[in-house]
Amino acid sequence: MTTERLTIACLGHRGDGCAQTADGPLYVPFTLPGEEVEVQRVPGKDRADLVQVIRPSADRVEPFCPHFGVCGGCALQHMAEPAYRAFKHGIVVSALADAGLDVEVADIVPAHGRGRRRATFHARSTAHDVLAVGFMAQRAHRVVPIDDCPILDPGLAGAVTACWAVAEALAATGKPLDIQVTATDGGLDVDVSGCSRLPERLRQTLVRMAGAQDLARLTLAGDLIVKRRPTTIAIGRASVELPPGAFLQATDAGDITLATLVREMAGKLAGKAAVLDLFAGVGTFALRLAETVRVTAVDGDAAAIAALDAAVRATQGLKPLTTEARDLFRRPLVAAELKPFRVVVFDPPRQGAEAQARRLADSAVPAIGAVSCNPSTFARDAKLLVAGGYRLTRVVPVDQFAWSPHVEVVARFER
Ligand SMILES: C[S@@+](CC[C@H](N)C(=O)[O-])C[C@H]1O[C@@H](n2cnc3c(N)ncnc32)[C@H](O)[C@@H]1O
Repeated sequence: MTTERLTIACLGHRGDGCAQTADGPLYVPFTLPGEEVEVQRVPGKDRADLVQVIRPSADRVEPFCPHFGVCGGCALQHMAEPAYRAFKHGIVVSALADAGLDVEVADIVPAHGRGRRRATFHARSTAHDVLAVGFMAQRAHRVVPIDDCPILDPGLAGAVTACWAVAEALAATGKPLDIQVTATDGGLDVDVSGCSRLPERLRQTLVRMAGAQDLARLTLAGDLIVKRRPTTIAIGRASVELPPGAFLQATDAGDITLATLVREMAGKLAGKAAVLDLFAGVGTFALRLAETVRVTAVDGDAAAIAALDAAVRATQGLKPLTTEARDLFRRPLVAAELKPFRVVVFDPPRQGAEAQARRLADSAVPAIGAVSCNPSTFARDAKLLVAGGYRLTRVVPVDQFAWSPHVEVVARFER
């Protein structure tokens, strides 16, 4: 094994340490700026594996999870809090600077709270038929088996055991499985993708397993296997019955923080006009906004919109909330459709909302609230709005994906 000694110069945007070498930048996971490290290069790649830290940074702390460094779920547990916050804040600052947007970025708001209320586990059988259930390894197509994950919400207690039971029940199929578990008011809601069209015998095995694991619901790629209790979550005053696999903010605290920031930005500006909530999902913002203002909510997921409609019908005292299921990439709302609204909120998936941002840039809407889980697509879309005459007046980073390199952004635009 040939190793080499390097000094880490900075952190890359995935949280990996980066050393400048004669061959260009070399990325070393789990290292920190200023550290002298011994590494082994990964052939043909611009990265290396850490062999040992020779001179640690003052910002190095002991990771709290025994799987850290192998499991790909967390990248930054080895970093002290102030440096960690500065790194995440810096991701947003540099994305905006790269897009040529000069704006002050507020301090990052921690939003991990009690932990992740949703997680996707993976199950794979090795060549020797040994089952592994856990998270994917760092940049490798290999599952790191786990028996516990300390960053999960207590509502996901039992989730790891349940995923092993799902994987064992389906081991005979030999299929790689992705198992999404969500903490709902009724308990664990589990959706399995990777295998479908099961023989009746295996479906019955799954039904028995769901009972033994006390699951609230078990679905296979959205197809119901068994429902034992309601799979609701509270959103403001409403209670929403989640469709299988529907989007949900990763933590309770993240959900509340993002919704509070959106309400602060949107509520006051709307006056008597309705707020338009684009990429509304099951109504994380729409249902809370509807406690004080009229809302129109649009999302491409018809099941999410149906769940939102049902929640509206079952909740007393909300202002009128209308919905539309619509693909906003292909059919963004155009200027004439945007005209009735004084405030538009948009919260797209990671790829951003380029088509909709172009239409918003052409509109006369006075205020826009943007929520994003990807600072670089956010910066791209923000640049379009600014080119259309909007001023970017507030940017708040939110940290619900603690110890990962992901950071959310909430922003306000005005004209
Ligand atoms: C980041 S989630 C936000 C959902 C919601 N605002 C929330 O906070 O729970 C993004 C949403 O975009 C929706 N979406 C994805 N692609 C879409 C498209 N092409 N058109 C409309 N909605 C889309 C998804 O269904 C999802 O609900």
